[in-house]
Amino acid sequence: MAEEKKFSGSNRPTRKQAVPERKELPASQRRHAAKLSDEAKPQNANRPRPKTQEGGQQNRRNNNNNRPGNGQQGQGGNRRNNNNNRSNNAGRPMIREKKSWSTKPREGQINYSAQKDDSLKEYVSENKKAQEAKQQAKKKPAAKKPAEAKKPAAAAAKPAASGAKAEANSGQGRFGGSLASGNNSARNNTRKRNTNGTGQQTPRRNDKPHGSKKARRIAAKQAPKKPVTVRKEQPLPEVLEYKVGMNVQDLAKLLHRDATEIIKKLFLLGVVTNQNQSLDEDTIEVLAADYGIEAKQKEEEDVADIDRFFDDETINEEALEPRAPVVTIMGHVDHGKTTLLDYLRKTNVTAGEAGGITQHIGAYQARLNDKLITFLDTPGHAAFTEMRARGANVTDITVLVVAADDGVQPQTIEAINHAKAAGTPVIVAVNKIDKEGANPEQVMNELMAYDLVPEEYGGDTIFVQISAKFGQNVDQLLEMILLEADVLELKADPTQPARGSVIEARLDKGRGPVSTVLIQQGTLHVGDPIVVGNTYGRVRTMTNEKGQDIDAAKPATPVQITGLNEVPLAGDRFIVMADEKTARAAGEERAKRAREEVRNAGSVVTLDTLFNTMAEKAMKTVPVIVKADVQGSVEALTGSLKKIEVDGVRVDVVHSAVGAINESDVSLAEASGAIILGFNVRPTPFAKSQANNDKIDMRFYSVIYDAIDDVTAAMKGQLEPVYEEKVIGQIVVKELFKFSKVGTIAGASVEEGKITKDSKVRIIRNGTVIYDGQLASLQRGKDAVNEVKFGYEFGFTVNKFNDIQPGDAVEAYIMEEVKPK
Ligand SMILES: Nc1nc2c(ncn2[C@@H]2O[C@H](COP(=O)(O)OP(=O)(O)OP(=O)(O)O)[C@@H](O)[C@H]2O)c(=O)[nH]1
Repeated sequence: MAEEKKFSGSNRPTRKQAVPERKELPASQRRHAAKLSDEAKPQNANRPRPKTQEGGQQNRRNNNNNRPGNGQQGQGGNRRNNNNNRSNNAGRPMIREKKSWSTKPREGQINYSAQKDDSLKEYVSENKKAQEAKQQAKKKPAAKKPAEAKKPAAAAAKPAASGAKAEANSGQGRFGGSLASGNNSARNNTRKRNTNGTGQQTPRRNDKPHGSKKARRIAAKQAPKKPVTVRKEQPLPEVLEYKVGMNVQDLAKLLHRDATEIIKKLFLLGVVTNQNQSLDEDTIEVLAADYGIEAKQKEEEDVADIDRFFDDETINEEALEPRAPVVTIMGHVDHGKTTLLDYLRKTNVTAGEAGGITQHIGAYQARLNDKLITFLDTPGHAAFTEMRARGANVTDITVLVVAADDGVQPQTIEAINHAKAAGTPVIVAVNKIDKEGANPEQVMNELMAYDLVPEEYGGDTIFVQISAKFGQNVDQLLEMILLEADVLELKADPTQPARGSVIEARLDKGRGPVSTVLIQQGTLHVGDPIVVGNTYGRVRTMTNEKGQDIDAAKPATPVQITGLNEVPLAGDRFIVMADEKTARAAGEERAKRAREEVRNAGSVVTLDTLFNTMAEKAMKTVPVIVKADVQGSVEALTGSLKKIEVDGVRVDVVHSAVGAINESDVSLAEASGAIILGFNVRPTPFAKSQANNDKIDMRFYSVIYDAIDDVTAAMKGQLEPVYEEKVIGQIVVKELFKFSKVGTIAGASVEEGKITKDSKVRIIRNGTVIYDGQLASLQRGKDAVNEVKFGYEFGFTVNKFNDIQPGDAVEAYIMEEVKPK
C-alpha cells in the first residue's frame, strides 16, 4: 500500500514508513536526494548568515521539538518563535521584513506576545509527558520501531539549512509541518478527504452506511430476498408484420422470443446469421412459417404524401353531413364581380349577425334561409387556375358574371374555359339589367356558342338576371346556388382530422405567417398539428371572417390561422397530423422534395417532348391553347388543329382567344399541361417570365400551316429540332507543317473567341468561302486538345480538305439548338 502511495504522484510526504523492509531508496529517489544535497551544500556554505541565521536555526530547532506534538502545539510554538525572529531580524532581506507587519500589534492593541505567559508552555510539557507515558504503556510492536528510527535519519540526510523548500518537504518550517500534512488547513479540518475516487469532496448524508457493522450484517440477513425475475413467455403474434431488412433483434421483439432462439431456429433452417444482420423477405417468411404464423410485409408509409388523405376512400360515408357550397365569381373586367361580392358582404353576411365583416380574409360566408354559402374572393382567373394547378379543387360552383350591356367578352370566354377545365358547373349572372341598353337575351344567345345553354332553351345552365348595384334578384341568385348545391349533394365528414386548402397567405410583422384556409373535410381545432404545402406548424390562433376567435371550424368554413413556420402558397393543401413530430417530419420532407423538384425541373410537356410524353402517359388528347391576332385566325387554327389525328390521339383546344398571351393563359397551360400556340401574337412581359419559370412551351407562328405541321410532327415524334449557327472564333493560318503520315497540319492562331474540337470551320480566302466542313483534329504541340482560346497558337486539320494555305482566314462555328421565338 505504502509503495503504491509513494508512486501515485502525490507530493505529500509519507507519514508513516509502513514498508520498513526497503533497504535503500529507488534509484530515481536516490538521484533526487543527491541532487538536493548538492544544491543545498554550496548555498549553505556561501550564503552569509549573520546573527539572524542563528535565530533561524534556533527557530528550526524549536520547530523540530514541536513536530511530534499536535497542530495547536506546533502553531503556538511557531508563533512564539517568529516573535523571537522578529526581534533578531535586523539584517534579513526585505521579504522577511514585510512579513512582520501582519503580526505586529496595532496602536491601542495589547501585545500579548510581549507578555510573559507560561501557561501554554506548561500545558504543552504536561501533555507531552502524558503522551510519552501512554506510548510506553502501549509498547509498540518492534516491527514499527525501525520505521520511526529511520524517519529522523532520513530527515537528517536532507540539508538542514536548504531554505523554505527543504522545510516544507521535510514537514517542518514555520507551521511545524502542519501545512504539508494538511492538518492546518481549515478545509481539511472540516471536510473529509474523498477516498472513493468519485472526486466528490463534500461528504453526503448517504456516504456512510448507518449502524454498526454487526447491525448491518444482521439487517442484511433479515432483509426480504428479492425474487428472481422469471421472464414470462408471451404468445406469438397471429401475424408477423415485418419490413424487409429487419434483423433478428427486430424480429425477436415482434415475435416475443429470445434473439438466440431465433438465431438457432434460423441455423436449423440453414440460415447462418447474427443479431444485427438484415434479413430478406424469404428468410423472414420461412421463419414465420416455422413458428406456424402468417407473415405480412408492412407497407412503408410515405410521411410526406399528404395527398393520400384527400382520397375519397378515406371518407367515412356514415359520418357525412351536408356542407355549404364553395363558390367562385368570375367574369370580364368591369362586368360587376366586385359589386356583387360587396353587395353580398354588406347585406347577406351582416343580416342578423352582429359585428358584420370586420376584415378581409379572401373568403367569407353568406347566409340565406339559414343556409350558408362560402364565397371565395379570387382576385382573378389566373389565381383560380393557379390554385387548381396546385391541386386545390376547392370550388364547387362558378358564378359567371356577364354585363347585359356589354355581352360576351374575351375574359368571359377565358372564365368559361377555366371553369370547364376545373370541371365546375357554371351559373350565369347576367348583370346590370337595370342599365339602359341592357340586353340579357343577347347574352344568353352569345353564351350558347360556349355550351352554356339556358334551361328555357332546353339546356342545363342556370341564368339569373341581376343588378348587383341595386341588389335586384341577388337573393334569387343565392337560391339558385343552393339549388345547384343540392343537386351536387355536397357533403363532408366533420368527425375526422381537418384537411383543406389555402385560399391566401401572407406574412404579418407581428403574427408571423397568416393564412386563410378553407376546411374541406373534418374539423379544425386550435392546437392541431398541421402540415400545409411544404411547411408545418401548430394552429395557434383561429379567427373567422368577422375577426372573432374561434376554437373549432367545420367543413366549408374559411378561417384565418396563425402558427405556421412559413408562408404557404395559395392553393396549397393542408392536413392535420396525429402529433407535431409527424407534422414536422412531413413538412420538412415535403420542403426537401420541393427543392429537389425545382432542381430537376423540366418534366413539363413541350412540343419537343410531346411524343415521349404521349407514349409515357398514354395520352389520348394533346391539350393546346391558341391565341391569335384576329378571330378569323383563331378559328382557322383551332379548326385545323382539331382535325389532326395521329394514332388515335387528337388535339384538344383548352382555350382559344384573340389577343396577346397573358399570365392567365400561362396559368391555364400549367394547370392543364397545355402547349401555347401564338399566331401573330406575343406574350406580355409578365406572361413570358411566368412561362419561363413554369417551363411552359410557347410557340409562335405567322403561317398556319407551319403550326399544323409542327403539331402533327410532334405527335408523330418527328419534330425536327431547329438549329442556329453561332460563330465562336476567328482564326488566321500562319504556316503549314507537312507530315507524310498525317498530311498537312495548319499552324494558326486564335485572333478572336476560341475554337473547339467539335467546331465546324469555314475556310475563307480573299473574302470568299472556299470550304465549309468539320474540324478533323485540334492540337497544341503534340497534344490533342479540346479547345484553344484567344491568343494561343495551335495546329489543326480539316476533314476532307487538304488545300489550306498560310494567310487563310478560318471561321469556327457551332450549330446550336434553339427554341423558335
Ligand atoms: N348600373 C349598374 N352598374 C353596375 C352594376 N354592377 C356593377 N356596376 C358598375 O360597374 C362598374 C364596374 O363594376 P365592378 O364591380 O368594379 O366590376 P368588376 O367586374 O369587379 O371589375 P374588375 O374588378 O375590374 O374586374 C362599377 O362602376 C359598378 O358600379 C349593376 O348591376 N348596375
